[in-house]
Amino acid sequence: MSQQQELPDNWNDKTYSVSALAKIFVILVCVIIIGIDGWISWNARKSDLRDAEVTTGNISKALAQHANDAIQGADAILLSVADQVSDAGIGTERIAQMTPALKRLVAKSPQLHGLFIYDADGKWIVNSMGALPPQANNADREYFKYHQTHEDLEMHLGPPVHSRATNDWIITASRRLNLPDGSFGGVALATIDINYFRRFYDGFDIGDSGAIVLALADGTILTRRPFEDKFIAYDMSGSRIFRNYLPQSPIGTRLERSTLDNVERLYSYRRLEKYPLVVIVALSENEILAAWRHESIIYAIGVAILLVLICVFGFRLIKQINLRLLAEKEAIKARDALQQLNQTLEKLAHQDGLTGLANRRHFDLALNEEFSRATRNASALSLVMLDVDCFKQYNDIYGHQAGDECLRRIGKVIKGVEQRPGDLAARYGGEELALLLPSTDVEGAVKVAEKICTEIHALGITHAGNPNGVVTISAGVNSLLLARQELNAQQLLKGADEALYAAKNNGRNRVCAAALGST
Ligand SMILES: Nc1nc2c(ncn2[C@@H]2O[C@H](COP(=O)(O)OP(=O)(O)OP(=O)(O)O)[C@@H](O)[C@H]2O)c(=O)[nH]1
Repeated sequence: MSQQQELPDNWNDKTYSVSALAKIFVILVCVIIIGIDGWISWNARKSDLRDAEVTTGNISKALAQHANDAIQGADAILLSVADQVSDAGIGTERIAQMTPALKRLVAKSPQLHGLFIYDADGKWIVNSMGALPPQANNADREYFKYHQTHEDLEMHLGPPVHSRATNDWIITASRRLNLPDGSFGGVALATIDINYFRRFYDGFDIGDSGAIVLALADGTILTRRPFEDKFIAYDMSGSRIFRNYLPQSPIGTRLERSTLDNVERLYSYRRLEKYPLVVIVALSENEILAAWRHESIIYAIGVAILLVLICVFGFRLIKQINLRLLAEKEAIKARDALQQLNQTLEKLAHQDGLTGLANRRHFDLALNEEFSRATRNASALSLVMLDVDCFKQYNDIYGHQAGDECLRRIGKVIKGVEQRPGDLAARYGGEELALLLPSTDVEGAVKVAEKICTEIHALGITHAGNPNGVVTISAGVNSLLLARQELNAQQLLKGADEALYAAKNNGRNRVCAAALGST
């Protein structure tokens, strides 16, 4: 037998839950793929920025060392010149003859632009160029004023200025010269060519939007790559690097937007230990992340195609699942309807059309089956045969249709006594009815039969042809006992029929049992 599949009440919920689960699965897969791609991409970005940090850090270290060496070299020369001037005495003839020596020093030092000595009034005494412009006086220069007012003999780095000798941009490194009595006697000046740094900075690959800055510690730019005249001496003390970061740490790296050209850059800054100078190396964030962006876009396109494919196939699959579930539902519904129909047909095939009781065919099958079971199990089985009294007269008096209605009502009463699962009330034929009572001994069956007789009498269906004035019924009971196992089903039936015959003969409206006789 094929196993029958029931359509559960919550079938629709299940369909929705399978469909919803499949949708959630597809969405989850998409979200995970997007998440993994985002995570990989974010890490690649971080790694590129980390590499750029290392690069800018290394360049800034090299540039700081270069600036330190250049200034240190200039300072050493300046110191020896200052010593010579002090030895010779400012304003003496020996000083005026120092030009060739100064020239040689400048020629040997690539960073030097010139060497100059000024007296206490700022007047030019000697320089490495040789020519002394008439009336030339540098008393108005920042470095001159500084030494005039500061007694220390340390080197002083000044802001960039245009050379009065050559008009080039120069950085000034100067020392105070004292007279023998310790009073201010003048200034020794070494000028450093800004182009010296520019040439060096041009040798680094910092991309198209990268920048290198050499500035004084107060934020005054000495030189910058890319070089533009307007940036020389520009005050960048208001930038975050000078305002916030350098006061906290002399070395660092930050991602910032430039205050000069508004470009987002990764800045590595470093203040020199010995001199008030700061070098800054910056790489454009755009250029650092250009390769990463390119790769990320390609990955994103790949992931997008993958997601579209997953969605298309996933949702097609879900549609197929839904269609299959729908078809399954329809098939189960159709099968159930067919089953119902079969049950109805089967019921009709076993039912008597008038009374609704089992028909003769059903009764015969049930009798044989219950008989076999009773003999097999050595259990009791009783049979009650019932016949409406004087029914011919009832038909004659009230008509055949009234007779049918009477039978229907009697059938209802007999049906009402079917209490156990095996009990079966049937229309045996015509106005004769039968009641099969498995596991019921004769006493029990007689009681049931008497109950039926009483209830039918109590119906009070007027019957002028019946001596009782109402419709009554007679019953014959026969039971299968263990002592009488030699009986067969037909004999059981025959015995019940004989008992019924006896009930009729004994005056009707009564019950007779085959073994016990009339009650
Ligand atoms: N209305 C109707 N009458 C039926 C049906 N089946 C049988 N009969 C009638 O029931 C009557 C049975 O009559 P009898 O066998 O002579 O028995 P009785 O008149 O009941 O007399 P007793 O059984 O001796 O009391 C017949 O007249 C049948 O025509 C039925 O389905 N409907």
